Amino acid sequence: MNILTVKNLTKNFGGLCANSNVNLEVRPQELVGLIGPNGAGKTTLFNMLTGVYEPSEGEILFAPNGKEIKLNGRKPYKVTKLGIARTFQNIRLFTSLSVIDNVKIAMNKDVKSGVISSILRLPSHYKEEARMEREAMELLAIFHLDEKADELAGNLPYGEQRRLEIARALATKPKLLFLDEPAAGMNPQETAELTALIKEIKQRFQVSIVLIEHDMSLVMKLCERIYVLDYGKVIASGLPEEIRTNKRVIEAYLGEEV
Ligand SMILES: Nc1ncnc2c1ncn2[C@@H]1O[C@H](COP(=O)(O)OP(=O)(O)OP(=O)(O)O)[C@@H](O)[C@H]1O
Repeated sequence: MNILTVKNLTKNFGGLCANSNVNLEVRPQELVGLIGPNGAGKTTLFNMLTGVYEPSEGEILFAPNGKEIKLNGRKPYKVTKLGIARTFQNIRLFTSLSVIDNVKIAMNKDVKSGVISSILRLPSHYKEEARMEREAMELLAIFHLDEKADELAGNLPYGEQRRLEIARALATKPKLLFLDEPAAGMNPQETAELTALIKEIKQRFQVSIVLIEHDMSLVMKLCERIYVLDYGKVIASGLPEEIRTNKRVIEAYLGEEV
């Protein structure tokens, strides 16, 4: 069974159709790429899949535990609770909080001790704090950010902020992760490191990943399947090799074979 099934998804903004009859499938632990020219509707699609926008038409079915749940109309925090996390094209960290606090805040959906135990400082509160601290440090170590745990997130170099965003998304323990242009603004060395890191994340966390990316070296190296959007419609889908040589995709987006 697919972890995500999108059927005929459409989003209209007034007279503008940002997504039109999009069909898309993601299998468990699959790494899927979503590419296309600027304004093709990629981020709008992510916004519908994560509850930011309500679809005008169509269906979003998510099956985190082998049973399909319809996501249409659910608020973003509910979608997160069900097991979907994302990063944004423009980094959205709490820049005046420490690196580790950024991760711990994201873990909050998972907190087991209640408000009362926290206010009364009961032992369960401290136990919970220690667990979160330990898990957050483990996560930061994977992203090579553990030595910067106490620095302000806003003081990290750009590439590290992007990595922290992914760590934060993973802190919610998702089954499905959406990455919106994770390599944007990175140099080739950082992009190569990120490519390896995304591969490792998929293995280690057994998570399905859908990523929007303009860096074709990353997309072609990493993605198992690719969907191509143009003017809000899926114009092609398939294996990287098929997409790379697809005439329509070359015309609409790639320009020349990559
Ligand atoms: N909230 C909104 N209100 C009106 N129009 C919108 C809104 N959000 C997106 N659009 C429009 O929908 C279309 C698709 O935009 P979208 O941001 O999804 O494209 P994209 O493929 O993610 O582009 P990019 O690669 O530049 O990020 C664009 O024409 C955009 O102007």
